[in-house]
Amino acid sequence: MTARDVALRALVACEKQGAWSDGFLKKTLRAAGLDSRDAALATRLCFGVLQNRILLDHYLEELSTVRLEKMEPAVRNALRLGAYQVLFLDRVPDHAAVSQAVDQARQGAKHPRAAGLVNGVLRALVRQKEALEPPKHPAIRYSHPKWLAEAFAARLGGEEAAAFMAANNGQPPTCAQVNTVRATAEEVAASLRAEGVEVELHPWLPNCLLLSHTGSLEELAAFRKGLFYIQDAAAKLAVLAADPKPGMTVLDACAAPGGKSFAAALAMEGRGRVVSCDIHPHKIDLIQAGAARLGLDCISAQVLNAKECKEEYLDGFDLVLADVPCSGLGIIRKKPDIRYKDPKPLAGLPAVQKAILDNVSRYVRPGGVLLYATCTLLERENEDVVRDFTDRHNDFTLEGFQIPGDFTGAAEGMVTCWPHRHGTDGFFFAKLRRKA
Ligand SMILES: C[S@@+](CC[C@H](N)C(=O)[O-])C[C@H]1O[C@@H](n2cnc3c(N)ncnc32)[C@H](O)[C@@H]1O
Repeated sequence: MTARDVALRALVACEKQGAWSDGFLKKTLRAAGLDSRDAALATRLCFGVLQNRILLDHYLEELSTVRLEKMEPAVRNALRLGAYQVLFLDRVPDHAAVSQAVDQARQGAKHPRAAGLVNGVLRALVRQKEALEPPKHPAIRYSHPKWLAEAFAARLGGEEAAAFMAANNGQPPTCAQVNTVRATAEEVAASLRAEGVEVELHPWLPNCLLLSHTGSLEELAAFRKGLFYIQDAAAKLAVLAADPKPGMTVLDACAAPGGKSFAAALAMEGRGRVVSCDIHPHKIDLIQAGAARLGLDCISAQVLNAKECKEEYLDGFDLVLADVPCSGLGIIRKKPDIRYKDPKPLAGLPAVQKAILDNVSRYVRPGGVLLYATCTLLERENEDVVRDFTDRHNDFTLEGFQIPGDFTGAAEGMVTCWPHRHGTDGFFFAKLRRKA
């Protein structure tokens, strides 16, 4: 299978089965046995199409005699792949992009005229590409569904919402958090550089390295020795805001794959107890494997539903982390297909988040801390959930905190991180203190 075939399969699966692009893509890449160059091309093609799907469809609809929604999925996505290469990738000659898309349509379509259609539409696109007017509406220009573009325009204003959507289509940095129990940032950087990785120190977050040209991360000596783990700066900040200290007992109520637990255990210098829970039994292995690789034996993982009360945990923890399931709209840079999620089921998330918060708040000891976090940017899942909680729980109040970087809201206890403002994932966290 070629890089383009892998990308096509992932795009069709993503559309048909609602499969996550990165998970499905990784599996298909592994099965296809592509070398690292082709794997990178397949990833770029797949992400590029998802990041620009509405824009590509806008141009293609104008040139095609058949509506895109009437086409077979393999044909529609072969067209998008061809158009993406023609419009966005300089290194692929237009004629090669067109002929590969035509071949894909010929192989993947039942309809005998599909290949001819793809050929005609893409040739017309090549002829007209210099004259194409970028669409005025930012939702189309940056390929965000209308409801989402409108929600962000209402919150940020039109100009900033456009900058946010543009940032969502940018390349996220690979942030490595140093395992400070085992090594210093300088030692980890030196080990990575010795293996050809480009390393920069994060501009404002200590013990965080920005990596590029990593190849397969899992094969790096520093990774195998457990000297770092991958976590966005914003996710790390959330834990720093909660301020875990050596010797504390911490409950991470929605923990898999374990990033916040690792950050807490490191802030605790490996001393104390971190109980990492998740509702899905198959995810417990991920937490355990990560903790074992990093040598963080203060972490123990278990299956637990954060909505159901476990009596023996009542009043039992200095710190409870509630990094709840959410719509994930802050991590569109990493999962470009998240934007195409059906918005209807997302409306039910605040009820789940409130139920989790209500339950796990009871595990905080008097005087302890409850940290609420999401990787989304919708107020109804963030500020609204926190306000609803404090309205109903007089024994909890928002507490200000100090974190690295320049974030408004820290002094009041609630921070939103934005990709276009801070270069981080979109993320929200609030620190609540229980009365002693
Ligand atoms: C945002 S992710 C957590 C990410 C994790 N804290 C980290 O930093 O790596 C949310 C997690 O909550 C888990 N989850 C969803 N519903 C849950 C529930 N009722 N109880 C416990 N865990 C739940 C999901 O399986 C998922 O792993």
